[in-house]
Amino acid sequence: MPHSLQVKVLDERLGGEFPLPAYATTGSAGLDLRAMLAAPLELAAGAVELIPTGLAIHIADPGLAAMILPRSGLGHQHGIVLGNLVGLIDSDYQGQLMVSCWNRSAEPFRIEIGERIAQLVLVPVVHAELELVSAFDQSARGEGGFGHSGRH
Ligand SMILES: O=c1ccn([C@H]2C[C@H](O)[C@@H](COP(=O)(O)OP(=O)(O)OP(=O)(O)O)O2)c(=O)[nH]1
Ligand SMILES: [Mg+2]
Repeated sequence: MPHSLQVKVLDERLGGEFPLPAYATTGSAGLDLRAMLAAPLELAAGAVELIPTGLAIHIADPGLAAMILPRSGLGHQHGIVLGNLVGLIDSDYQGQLMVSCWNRSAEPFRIEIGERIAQLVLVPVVHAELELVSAFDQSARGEGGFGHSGRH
């Protein structure tokens, strides 16, 4: 069951020259975000740039957030990932969605105007109420972590 999401189009090329974000298939988890650039951008090897998407969303519900994630093809084949690894969009954020594009490859990459550069996923959020304690009930793992359970 889709959840309604308020969206403001900040770049008039979206919905005209370039389609508005849409789920590619009924099972798609993400909405692709486009690079709404004034001109194509040559991203040098190792460079990072903040790219406007031409869209703002207001999630409004504190029980939800959105995540900006890389597109697998761009990330794996061209090394185009996110400078912040994952973008987290707060439910009260109303500004333009921005994508930090990082070329982690050894080759320059040209981002075209309107190219789909990342994807937006709506996710549930549970707010914690901090309960201060001096000791935890014993668990099977205890304090063991960081490879404690072995490799195989
Ligand atoms: O890839 C991203 C990450 C964040 N944002 C926007 C939405 C988010 O709600 C806001 C703040 O992000 P975050 O809390 O991750 O950054 P911060 O460095 O903690 O900034 P702030 O002090 O504004 O919370 O920036 C984006 O547009 N794209
Ligand atoms: Mg923050």
